[in-house]
Amino acid sequence: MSSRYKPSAEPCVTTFDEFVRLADYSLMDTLNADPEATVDGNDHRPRQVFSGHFVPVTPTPLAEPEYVTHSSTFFKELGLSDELAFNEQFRKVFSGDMSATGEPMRQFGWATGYALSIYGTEYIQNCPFGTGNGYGDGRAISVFEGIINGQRWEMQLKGAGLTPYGRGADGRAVLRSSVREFLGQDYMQALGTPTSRSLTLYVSKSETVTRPWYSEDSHSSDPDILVDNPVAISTRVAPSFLRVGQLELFARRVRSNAHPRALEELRMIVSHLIEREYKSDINQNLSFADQLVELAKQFRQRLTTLVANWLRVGYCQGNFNSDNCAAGGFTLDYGPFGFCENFDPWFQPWTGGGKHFSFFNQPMAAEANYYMFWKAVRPLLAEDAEALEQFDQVGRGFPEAMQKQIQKMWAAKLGLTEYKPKLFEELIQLMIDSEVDYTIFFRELSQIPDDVEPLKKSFYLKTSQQIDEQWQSWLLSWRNLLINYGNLPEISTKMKQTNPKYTWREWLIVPAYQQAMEGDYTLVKELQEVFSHPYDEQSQEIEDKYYRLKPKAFFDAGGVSHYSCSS
Ligand SMILES: Nc1ncnc2c1ncn2[C@@H]1O[C@H](COP(=O)(O)OP(=O)(O)OP(=O)(O)O)[C@@H](O)[C@H]1O
Ligand SMILES: [Mg+2]
Repeated sequence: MSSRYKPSAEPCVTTFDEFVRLADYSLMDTLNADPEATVDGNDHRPRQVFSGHFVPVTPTPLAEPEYVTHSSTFFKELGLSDELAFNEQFRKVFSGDMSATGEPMRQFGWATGYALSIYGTEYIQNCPFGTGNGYGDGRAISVFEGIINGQRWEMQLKGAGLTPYGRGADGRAVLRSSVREFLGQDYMQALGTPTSRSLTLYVSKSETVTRPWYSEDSHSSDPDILVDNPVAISTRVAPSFLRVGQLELFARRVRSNAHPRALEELRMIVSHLIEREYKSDINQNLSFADQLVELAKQFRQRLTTLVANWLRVGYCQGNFNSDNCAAGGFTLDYGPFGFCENFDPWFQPWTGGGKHFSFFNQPMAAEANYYMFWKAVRPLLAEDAEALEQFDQVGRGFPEAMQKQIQKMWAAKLGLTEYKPKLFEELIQLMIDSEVDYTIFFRELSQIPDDVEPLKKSFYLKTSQQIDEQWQSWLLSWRNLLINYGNLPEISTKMKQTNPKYTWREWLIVPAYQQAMEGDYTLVKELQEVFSHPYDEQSQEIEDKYYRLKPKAFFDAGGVSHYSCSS
């Protein structure tokens, strides 16, 4: 997304009325609303939604909302002035009260249904009705679609109260998870990894919900206490929030002949996906079948690049199901995510995520999600054998395309123009043997040292003389390759643009959300600032605080090293 969108230079929207006038629902209106929906969006009880692409629903306003923060960077890109975040009507809308809006913006939002596949296996038990018709946005409600600086954006509140897809939960998000999502999303953008974007964050001064969590110094795997948390609404923004799981829902209905318009609704949602996410990359003059072949290629390209970027920056999504996989190919759902500190290829902060969603397994998880996408779109090609064959071929090529992107990424991390398998495998083994800090290691390596000593700053283990010798010989082979490529200072500069200096360290995030729960947002703002320039050298004070190995006390700490619940 970042590369396709040209940000604005000057803020031009300063009043709420100007903002409202940017609303444009012309694309959403080409889709089908649930025919059983209420006209006023008063639709907050769990129920089955049998057809249609969205359900109009009003958010539930936060009681006594207070401003926590907004993304100044993104406001600037959108051409919104910072004042707007403090505007009374704007604050109302983005804390869930749509009564303040006026035409062309509507006074209700919308939620969408989707299906779930975990690692390529279809699930329906997660729907309380056992049919799949009650699963979807249980607490996310979109409130705005409009064109800003030539780009269509959708704005979605998370934690905005119940929808028909609430499944017996409360529709809320707590401040802890909202701070994490807001900061994580902004940070990913600054890392140059495609992502949904953070807009605003508001908290309730009086409403709380109870969630299982970890007591202080707990080393338990599962939460051991119940905690009252303030509820919050964060707003995220993307060209669309279409997920692979959404396409699957409509394809499942086609397969089971759920209703007479099922195939047409599938066609509509896929063509909507092209319009919303791939318009600039797919020639609209092609036949629909050929557009689908292009869609398969483009999505493959985006998804493989995305996952290669995740590996580059040490990110583990944690729960990369098809319903957490944006069909536009960007990062979505900052729930049980984490960033790898002490290097472990199978790093996984979410206790429910298992090995299959772990750090180095993400390419496999992506392949499973891509397969579900492929399977969902395929029925639309039934009548064009030639296009179907091409479409299938693109699908079969996923593992190879993924591998290419990953190799390109590892080469770039090492300052090489070409992937060297033996060199890479030896490096990974040494990284494991020395238990390196993923970020500090690659950043120190970017200085292109000729000796292992400076790298030791990133080691969690004290290494033996034998390991040190292996490092020396590895460094020698690597440096010889680099010298053949050219100028070391130039390579070093490039490596520093690939290997960030500042990473997400959960033990430095915890104090920020804890402080925020007391009404003090200083640390949230400080993190926003640090995370907005992750590749830059920052002040000595920031370096001393944030460019640090994880302290021993936080290894295996519940809520820091691992978490079972993210909401
Ligand atoms: N507190 C809640 N109330 C209602 N529904 C919820 C709640 N928490 C999660 N859900 C729903 O359960 C499903 C799975 O949850 P998951 O944690 O993947 O999503 P999420 O973090 O809410 O959302 P998203 O994928 O929109 O970022 C989602 O459809 C979500 O809307
Ligand atoms: Mg989700």
